[in-house]
Amino acid sequence: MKDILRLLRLFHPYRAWMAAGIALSVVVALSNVALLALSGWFIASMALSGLGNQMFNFFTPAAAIRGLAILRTIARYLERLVTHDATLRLLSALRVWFYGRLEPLAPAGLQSYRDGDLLSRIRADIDSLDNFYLRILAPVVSAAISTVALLAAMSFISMEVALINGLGLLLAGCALPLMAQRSGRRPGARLVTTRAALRASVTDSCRGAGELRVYGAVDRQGAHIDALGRALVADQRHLVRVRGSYSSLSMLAALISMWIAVIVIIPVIHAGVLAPAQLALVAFFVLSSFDVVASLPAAFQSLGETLAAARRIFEIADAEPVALDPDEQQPLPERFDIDMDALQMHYSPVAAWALDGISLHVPEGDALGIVGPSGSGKSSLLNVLLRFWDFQDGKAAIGGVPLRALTGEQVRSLCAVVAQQSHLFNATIRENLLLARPSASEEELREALRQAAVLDEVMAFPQGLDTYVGEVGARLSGGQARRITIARAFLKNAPILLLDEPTEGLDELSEQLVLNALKRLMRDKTTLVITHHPEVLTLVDRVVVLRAGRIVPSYVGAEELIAEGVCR
Ligand SMILES: Nc1ncnc2c1ncn2[C@@H]1O[C@H](COP(=O)(O)OP(=O)(O)OP(=O)(O)O)[C@@H](O)[C@H]1O
Repeated sequence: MKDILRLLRLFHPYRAWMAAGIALSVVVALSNVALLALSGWFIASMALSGLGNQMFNFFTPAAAIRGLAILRTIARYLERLVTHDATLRLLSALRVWFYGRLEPLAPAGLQSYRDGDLLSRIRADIDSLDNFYLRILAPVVSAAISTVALLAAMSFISMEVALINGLGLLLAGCALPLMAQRSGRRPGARLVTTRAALRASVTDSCRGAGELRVYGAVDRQGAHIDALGRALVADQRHLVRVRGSYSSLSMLAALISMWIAVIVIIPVIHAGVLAPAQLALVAFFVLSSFDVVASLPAAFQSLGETLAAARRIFEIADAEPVALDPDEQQPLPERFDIDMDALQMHYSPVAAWALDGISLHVPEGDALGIVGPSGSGKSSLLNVLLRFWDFQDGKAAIGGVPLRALTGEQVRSLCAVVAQQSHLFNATIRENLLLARPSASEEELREALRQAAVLDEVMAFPQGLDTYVGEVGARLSGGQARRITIARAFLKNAPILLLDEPTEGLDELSEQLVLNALKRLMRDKTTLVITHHPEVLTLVDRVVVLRAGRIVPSYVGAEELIAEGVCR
């Protein structure tokens, strides 16, 4: 119930569209019943007047039937238009809302979710929520309003028939849907999680296709995906079977109600209280009134799937970012020296300190090299500085302003990052560069590429700046991709530069090009460089060595670092 109320609150801005859609579907339902009942009565009256050789004014009912048919058609068209329009507006608003909640959680708050699972939440789970209005809320509210109106109308003709019709509608509109919901709850919820697992596995397998082939694990992974696919199909089949059974039962309830109504009305007609043609009116009225509740078993059955999807979305939407923004943000610092004092940080209360009492000072415009064995806390230091993760004890400041007094967005606006894993989007080189400065002119883009020593190579591509880089820059060489991320940092022109293994994985020639570009990029900037490469250390003013989250106190020369295996 809590989830339903929350969904309703999310849909609140679209209440006018939603109400209009429901009102139109009530018009469709009522005009449909009126059309069929009147048609039944009309045909029966014509037949009876023909048999009895009596005069019958057929103009008025014929015109009414035509009018109702036109009304039903137009209302049905408008209802489809309005309800689908409302649903599409809702879905796009929900997607933007969800992405808005997801983004501040990255990367710390999302590391426990698989990419495919997040994709499934953003796409399939949000899509499932269209059921809530289109297939659940609108049909249920419209059925309730239409049922009251129809029973009130029938009570003017026959109270007994209204009672029978009401009981039948209660069975088909409440009891059967509730039973359908119960049968569909478990497979519906399971379907959502299986669908997400399947998507996550397929994404993983595509990404790791090379490794799967090398290790001969393609068949095993295929069997795993096959098993998930079968489980998904089994649940879908179960749900379709349930839906089919309950809609047949609903039809049966309609037929039985109609026959009971006919049996009840015959003596009334015999007694002359009602005209004989009204038998057809009553029969058609009762039968067609069940159209109003026909979609409810399916609606209630999909409630399980919809609520499971909603819960998965709310789970992420309710998560708090790991590094909280301050209630009142400070103005940006005017200096860009970096200070840390006895800083301690861990990734979870049960984990060991990743940074254990770090104290350092990097004057504005200086470059600090950070070296240390794998797992010594180098990347954690950058994670703290970028406000991706919070620290538990000690102090950290930029230009004298405490890090925690600045929002994550403020801190990141001061930093440019070049890392081994810097992401290139599957877009053009131009679009990847514009990310750093959307207003950059063509000349500024070329200048950034020139500074990053990659302009000639980019211009040699047939599409130049408009060349697609492929998934994570797959169509570029490692060196080209790295220099494009450096060009992006040139464009951002942030006062603080964070470099994480900027030359890792490059051949000698590319490494030299990247080093030259970095030298230009680091000019006048406060820089922290993580590296295992002694050549990169030639760019820095000072080096600190980390070991098990602590700074090794004495200065260590490059030879010692190489001897210790910390540098290569
Ligand atoms: N996102 C994370 N969640 C939990 N623990 C983490 C996370 N990132 C790092 N750690 C842990 O924190 C410690 C320090 O890791 P960190 O990545 O900072 O080391 P590093 O010096 O950068 O290593 P490398 O040179 O291999 O990148 C390690 O014990 C690591 O397992």
